[in-house]
Amino acid sequence: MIYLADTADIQALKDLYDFFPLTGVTTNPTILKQSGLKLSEAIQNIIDIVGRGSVHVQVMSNKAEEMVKEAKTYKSYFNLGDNFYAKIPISIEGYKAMRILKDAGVNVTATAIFTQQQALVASRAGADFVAPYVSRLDNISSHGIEVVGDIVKNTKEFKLDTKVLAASFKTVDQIHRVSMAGAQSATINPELLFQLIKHPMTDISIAQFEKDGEGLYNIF
Ligand SMILES: O=P(O)(O)OC[C@H]1O[C@](O)(CO)[C@@H](O)[C@@H]1O
Repeated sequence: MIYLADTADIQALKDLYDFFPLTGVTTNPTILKQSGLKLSEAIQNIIDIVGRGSVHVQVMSNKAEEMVKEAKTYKSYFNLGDNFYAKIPISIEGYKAMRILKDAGVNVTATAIFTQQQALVASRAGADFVAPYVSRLDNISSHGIEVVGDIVKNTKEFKLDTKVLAASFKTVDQIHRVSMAGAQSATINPELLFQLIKHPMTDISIAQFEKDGEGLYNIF
C-alpha cells in the first residue's frame, strides 16, 4: 500500500514530507475550506512541496462537460502533466466525464464511493483510482473495510488497472485493516499519518539503547 497525504495544511505537509515516504496529496473542497486557502494558492504550495508526487484535485462542477473543462484547466494551469489526477465524484455526469477525461489523457480519481458497484463502474469508465470512504461507511452502520475488500477483490479477479485509494479514516486500526485487505493506496490526514508510526514500546526501547550505549561508541 502506498501513502498519500489528505490535506491542504501546508505546514503539516512540509513536516510530513521531511521524512514520510508519501507518493502524493489529495484535496477536496472541504479540505480547501479548512486550509483557508484558495485553490490556486493551496495547490501551488502543495506542488512546491511534493515535487513529482501525484496531486489529486477535485472538480466543483456537476455537469460532465464542465467537469472536463475544469480538470483540463487545472492540469495545464499547474503544469502537472501525468502527476495530475482529476477527482470526479460519482454521478451519471461524473461517469460521463471520467470516460471523456481518460480518452483525453487526463488521469482520474473517482471519489465519494460507498459501494463496490460504484467502484466497478468507475473502473470500467477508466478511473485510475477509486476512493471508497471508510469512516463515512462505518458511521452509517455499514462496513467500510468490507467495501474496500470487495473492491480490491474485483480489481484482482477482473485484472483491472484501477487501484483502490482508501479514504476517510478516523483511526489507525482502519488503516491497518485496509492495508490487510490489499488496498493499493490510502490517503490519510497528517494527524493519523504521524500516529501510524508511533508506539510507546518503540520509545521505551530507543530510550534504553541511548542509555546503554552512552560512552561505548568511540569511533568518530
Ligand atoms: O470522511 P472524510 O474524513 O471527510 O474523508 C473523505 C475523504 O475522501 C477524499 O475526498 C478522497 O480522496 C479525501 O480527500 C477525503 O478526506
